[in-house]
Amino acid sequence: MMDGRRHSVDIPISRTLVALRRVRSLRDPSTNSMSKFSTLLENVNWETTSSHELSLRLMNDRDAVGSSPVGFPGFGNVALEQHKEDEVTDMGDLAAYPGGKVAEELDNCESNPKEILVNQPLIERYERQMELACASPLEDVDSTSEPMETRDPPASREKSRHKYHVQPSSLGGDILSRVGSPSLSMSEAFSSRSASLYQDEDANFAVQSERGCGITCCWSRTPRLRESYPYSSGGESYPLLSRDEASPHGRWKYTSNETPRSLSQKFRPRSFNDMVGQNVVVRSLLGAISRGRVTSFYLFHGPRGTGKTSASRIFAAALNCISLEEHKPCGLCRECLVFFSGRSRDVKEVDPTRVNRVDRMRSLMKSAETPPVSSRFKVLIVDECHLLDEETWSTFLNSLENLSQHVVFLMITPDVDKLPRSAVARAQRYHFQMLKDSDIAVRLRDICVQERLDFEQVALDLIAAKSNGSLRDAEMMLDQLSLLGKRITVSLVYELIGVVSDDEMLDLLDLALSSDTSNTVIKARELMRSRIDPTQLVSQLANLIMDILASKSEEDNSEARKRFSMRHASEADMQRLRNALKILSETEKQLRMSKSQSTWLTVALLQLSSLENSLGANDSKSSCRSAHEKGESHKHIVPCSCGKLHQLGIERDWEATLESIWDKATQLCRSNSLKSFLRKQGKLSALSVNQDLAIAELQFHHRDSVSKAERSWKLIASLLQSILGCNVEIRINLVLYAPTSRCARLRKLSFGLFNCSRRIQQKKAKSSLPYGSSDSDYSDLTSEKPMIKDKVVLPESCHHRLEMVRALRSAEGNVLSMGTTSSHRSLLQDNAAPKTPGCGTESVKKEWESNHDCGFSQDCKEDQSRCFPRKLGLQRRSCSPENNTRVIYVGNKLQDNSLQLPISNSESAGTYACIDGGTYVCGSDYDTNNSKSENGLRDQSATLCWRTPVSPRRKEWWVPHERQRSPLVGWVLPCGTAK
Ligand SMILES: Nc1ncnc2c1ncn2[C@@H]1O[C@H](COP(=O)(O)OP(=O)(O)OP(=O)(O)O)[C@@H](O)[C@H]1O
Ligand SMILES: [Zn+2]
Repeated sequence: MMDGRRHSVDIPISRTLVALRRVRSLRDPSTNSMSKFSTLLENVNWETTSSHELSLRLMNDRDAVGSSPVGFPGFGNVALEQHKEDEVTDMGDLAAYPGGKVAEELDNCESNPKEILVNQPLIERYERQMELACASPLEDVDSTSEPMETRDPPASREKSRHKYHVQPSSLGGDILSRVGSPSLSMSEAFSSRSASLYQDEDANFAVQSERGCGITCCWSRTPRLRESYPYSSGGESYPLLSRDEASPHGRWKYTSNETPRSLSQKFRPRSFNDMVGQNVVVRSLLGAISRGRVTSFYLFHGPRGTGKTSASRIFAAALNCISLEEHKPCGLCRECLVFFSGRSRDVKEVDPTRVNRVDRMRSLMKSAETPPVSSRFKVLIVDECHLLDEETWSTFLNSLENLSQHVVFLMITPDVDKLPRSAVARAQRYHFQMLKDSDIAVRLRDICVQERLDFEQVALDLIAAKSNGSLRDAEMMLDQLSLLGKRITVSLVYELIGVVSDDEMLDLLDLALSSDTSNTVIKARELMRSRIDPTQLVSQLANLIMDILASKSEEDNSEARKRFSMRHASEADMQRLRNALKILSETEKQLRMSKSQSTWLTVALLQLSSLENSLGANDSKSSCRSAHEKGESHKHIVPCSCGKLHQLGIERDWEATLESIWDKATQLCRSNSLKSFLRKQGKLSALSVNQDLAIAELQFHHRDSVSKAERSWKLIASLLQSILGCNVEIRINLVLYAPTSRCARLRKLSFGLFNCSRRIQQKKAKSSLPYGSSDSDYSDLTSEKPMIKDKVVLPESCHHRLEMVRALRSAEGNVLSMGTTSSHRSLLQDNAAPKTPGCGTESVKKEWESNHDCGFSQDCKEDQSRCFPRKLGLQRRSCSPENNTRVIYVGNKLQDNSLQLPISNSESAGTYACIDGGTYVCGSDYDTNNSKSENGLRDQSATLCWRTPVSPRRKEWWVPHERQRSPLVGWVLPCGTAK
């Protein structure tokens, strides 16, 4: 290929580049046009010397080449080689190659070696072509992950590359020529490596390494330059830097030779001085360089957008910077120039997905051993290194020991926990912390000033506060806002980034905490309708609460915050806020799975107040603790806001008070038998009182007692209602005593069996007297109490999930979660005992129906161990015509007209809802999809409804080995009957 027909034209390429880049950097930043500088450009001349050196000269005296207009040291000459044998075809192809025109014209100019005028249209055209061709500079992380294939040059480019070779000038001291030379050691160093690592790119690479660095490539990053980096994400061509004399810190002025795509690209730090908020890291890295204590393996980790990638590049440049200045990288020395123009052969960015194979990593390590082309260090940057497999890591670590002194690996990850411990242990770790809001705000301000954006400082503060310590996030927000072309104001920020102002959030929280149900709902809806999605609202609310909890005493709170703090200043309020955080965190999880997010969010907001008391405020904390110590988990009383319970003095001695309430309530019972039953067998074990609702937990020690109590639940609720003066929800629990396996001590087993609200309406109550109560019993107790809708009204038959959803929606609140247990169906089927008498066959089913207690009571003669409902700890609701309930099955499904599975596959089976702290399982006993198979059972079907006293943790329900201690132990009265 290299024959005698090759012509070489030596040009002082460095000057050429400098001048051209300078021209490019002189774009008007606001218009990105170079019109302002056209005159200057017109004065740019290419010259050839008698020895065929081609040089570029600015005709303006001040900028004459000899005086190195931008202050770069004079670099040597580079030979521009031209393969004449390719000339004809190449010329034809050049037009298709970005930048080809320039090359073409340069080529033409060669025929007139006296002077080449580089005119503005030519440069502009070239630039436009280059911008299209090099759409994404390496500066951006995104571009680094761009697959190599996408950067492959078109065929026409391939040809054009044959056209020019830059060779070192004969002057030994010409530093740039050494670096820029294509056919220097660089090609030898990397071609073989490339072949092993990127087999599919072998051909390209082999050719490229022959080709060297053409002049077009040197002007700006051309695709070819990128491709010639076997590991690099591309030839990121940092713009040349020039000192910003005006800057007090002597920062590097951005002099990009291309249009950055975003503010974060444009303002990517180019020197350690530009790094924001990572002072410790920066000082330590600089110290390592100045003391010459550079190790071979660095690990940069920390949250995203905090400067890891930028710092790694700066560090790489600093490692090789040959300036004597203390502050590195200087941006001026040969190495810096080469690096920042993207032509460094010794600093490479490795795509972790490409080397994520043992053999490739081995090749990489082997090739790393070859000495650097021109620099002191060969630096390999592996961003997102957590993508490497364990084996790849071990290959890396094995070779690490033997690496020579000149190799430095910079690994970057946002998640250090994903790396093997052995790797982390052997690295010099640098943690990039989240940036402070104030640092971010200052940087944003800088950017606004430089970009001449009109802004409110508070708006920038707000952006900083909403960016989670990530400067990139902040810059991106600013970027978006700047596109609006308006003054950047707080309201614009709120609007654009979909957050609600703190003031509004505080309003919402205030309403929610004050149990102002309707206004809470209205406010939440208003916010969600207009601006914010529920998940965002939840997280914003949680953040706000955390702020309130954290900065209670801080002075810089806003007025609204202060007002809020004044209203909610007590320790009980703080406790309530902490509880609110818990609820919100649960809600967030729930929202991720839910389609009706706004509904669940509203429900959660309502919980903030309704749960506040049941979770226990400060007053009852100690009593709670002692109750826990006694093994009685749910004893707490929170004084009612209306003060009634205060009158009873229950906060003093809650146990005595509970007794007293129970005593007074039972006193009111006119039926002596019921009175004595309740007094002897029952106990009020816990009481939580909210503003208008008391939740009373009753405790019985025998199943029969529970059944009896359930039958009288309305009456009991009424009794308590009269004493407490508010609506009452009762929960009937079965507390058994069972010996523990390890010692003979009695252990309490507590099962929640019954849960239903009682809101009394006098007239109606009279017409539907509770079982076992007399008219007079009841009438005494139902005075003027307001009628409130039952909290949860389930239809008698929840055949469809939809029905259930509807029913739950109509409930006033406290629905925490809902879903289907579809994922457990197979498990259920596998573990079901279809042939088990009692729940397996049609005939037994009939028998079962006819016997109220068959299957699940203590007297059950069936093989209980195989009975699936029993295994689950479920109890069948017995048929009791008196209170209009019907037989309930465990989601039986008819398949082929026979009852095969205790738990059905039908949609309704396994539908659950978590209501007010308990979980309900609902299902139906026939196949909704198969009307034929109903076999008359439709009429007999009823809502299945079980409750577990805990919130839904499906595993706990269904996983076999946990089933034995499943908390799903009881059934509840279908609330639909609670009319
Ligand atoms: N500490 C910082 N100082 C200055 N600019 C920063 C800093 N951190 C982030 N930036 C800005 O954010 C952009 C992205 O930064 P960079 O890629 O270095 O972050 P990163 O931590 O590597 O993020 P990721 O983990 O997502 O790759 C930069 O272009 C820069 O504009
Ligand atoms: Zn330097």
